[in-house]
Amino acid sequence: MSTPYVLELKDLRKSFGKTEIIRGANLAVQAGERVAIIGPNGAGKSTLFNLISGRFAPTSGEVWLNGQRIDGKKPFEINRLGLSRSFQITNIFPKLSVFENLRCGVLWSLGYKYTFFKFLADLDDANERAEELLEMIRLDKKRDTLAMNLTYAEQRALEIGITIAGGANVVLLDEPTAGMSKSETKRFIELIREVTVGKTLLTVEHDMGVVFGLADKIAVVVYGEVIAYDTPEAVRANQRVQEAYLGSVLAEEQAAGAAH
Ligand SMILES: Nc1ncnc2c1ncn2[C@@H]1O[C@H](COP(=O)(O)OP(=O)(O)OP(=O)(O)O)[C@@H](O)[C@H]1O
Repeated sequence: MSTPYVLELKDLRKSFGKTEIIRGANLAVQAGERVAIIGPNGAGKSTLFNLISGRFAPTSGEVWLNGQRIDGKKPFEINRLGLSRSFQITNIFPKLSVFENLRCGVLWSLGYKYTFFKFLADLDDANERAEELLEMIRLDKKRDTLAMNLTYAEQRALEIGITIAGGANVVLLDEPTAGMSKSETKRFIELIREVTVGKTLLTVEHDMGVVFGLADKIAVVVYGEVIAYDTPEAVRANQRVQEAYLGSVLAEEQAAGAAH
């Protein structure tokens, strides 16, 4: 049966060998929601991302994207159906300029192969889209800078530009602000908000500042299950979440804050 949600996980399970890591996860995400997936180390957050993006096939259960069942499909097929996952920085081409990296992202999403590189200059539509992305990620002044010469935060912005290049309506970002300073993080949250307007966003995130700054909804994953999926306020107040995870995390953050 189809689903009214943009993304839905139904009784999703994944075992590695004899160990069940994802134990019947359910999640129903509506169009345009910004969702942060949080939970203790080893709870299965990355595995969930890998199941959604097609890196792993589930052992059982279903994943629905834009009304189609995608569990078991290949990552590139899922990408074509409207889901894009942030590539890690290693997938940026260091010796290409910012603009060329974005143009590769656009062309990749159109189904071109990099071997046709010499024809790229003729492809006006890809060029236009790449220029548009350049402004969106605020790197227009770095248009012709080689990616390897960007700052770390700029590289992460480029990575997001490449991720959204194809116009996917569902975007998965893995710890988008990891490794950034406080002020960079603040600016970056703004940037993510801007470039994902009208899209559905899922992030895996450890930094509670980012979670509460960015998310409309929080999915709490504990021991391979989504134990709560609600607004930040409701999740904060949820007794089960407090006991299983958030109580200790917030206490730690408060203690760290008091120590500074
Ligand atoms: N390919 C794999 N083969 C075997 N076990 C795996 C594999 N991938 C993940 N696991 C195990 O699954 C469990 C969940 O890992 P996962 O990385 O999904 O957790 P996480 O919630 O993202 O953790 P963290 O917050 O520490 O990144 C861990 O015990 C991990 O060792």
